[in-house]
Amino acid sequence: MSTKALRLGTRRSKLAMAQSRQVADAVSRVTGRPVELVEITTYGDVSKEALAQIGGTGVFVTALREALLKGEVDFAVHSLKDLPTGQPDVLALAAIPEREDPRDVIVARDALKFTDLPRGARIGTGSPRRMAQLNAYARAHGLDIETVAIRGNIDTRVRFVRDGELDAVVLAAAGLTRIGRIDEVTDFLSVDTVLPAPGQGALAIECTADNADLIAALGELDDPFTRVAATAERSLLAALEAGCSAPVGALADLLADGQIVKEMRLRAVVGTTDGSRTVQLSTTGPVPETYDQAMALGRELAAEMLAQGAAGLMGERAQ
Ligand SMILES: NCc1[nH]cc(CCC(=O)O)c1CC(=O)O
Repeated sequence: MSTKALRLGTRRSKLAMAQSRQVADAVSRVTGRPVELVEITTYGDVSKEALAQIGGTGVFVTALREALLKGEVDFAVHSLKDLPTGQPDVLALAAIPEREDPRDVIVARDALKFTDLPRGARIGTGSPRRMAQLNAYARAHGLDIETVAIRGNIDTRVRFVRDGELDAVVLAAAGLTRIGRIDEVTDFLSVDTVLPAPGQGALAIECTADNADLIAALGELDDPFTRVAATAERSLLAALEAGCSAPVGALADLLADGQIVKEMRLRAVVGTTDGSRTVQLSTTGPVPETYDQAMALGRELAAEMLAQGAAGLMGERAQ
């Protein structure tokens, strides 16, 4: 294979740059080729609107894909949770590397834990999924919290707490780890309380579908279990006809008996942002042996959720 530098298209945010650099190093290792970063501005980075109101999916992704299709870059790295379901034929998801901690976390003032927040505490998040689950938990456990819609990059969101405007903000553990700020977390939210976004904590490495050599090379970074789990989670999301800003949480994980992996469990939740109504279901079965089986698992759980009224709950996300 050529020894020419590979061009990696990346957004300019601190998180995107951090994860692109990490993947660039890994790709250099497996291909023996240098990787250069090419910065690209996306609509999701410049818009001041609330993310949920931009509508459509994939605001962070489209400009990178355009650069791939124009041949301006050779591959791109996305946060898998920001990647719309329904892979375009012209693009290949060449690798889904091993996932980081998928949990959501709280960064709160005074080192507070979520359940120790005082009455009337204001928690910032722009995510209807996080609002729905935090409010549902608060209702069930008599916590008096107010979720406040915010957006902005990780630094901006943490600053709301540092400046005293909010008592806490909710973020993904993976993002904080990647930018080196995981030590600022005051509470890791159990996935029994808040299920992450489908694919949260995982990255997606994409290139054009016609580049077989590159697909094979990038494929060395793929983690088959992360891909199976994410495939089930994303298939559920697609079957619910929901996007990355919908109030849908999902997580597939392995159930092991000692060292022996026995089964895969897929858990999912849909809810109104005020937490007054949720549909939460789980299914456990043999670890899928093919991606088609993983997709079927996601579709089946989605069908059960729809039968229990999930669609009606997602419709209320605009409020
Ligand atoms: N919503 C934006 C976004 N997209 C990916 C991550 C980082 C976590 C990940 O890669 O899954 C974040 C930040 C966050 O949710 O706190």
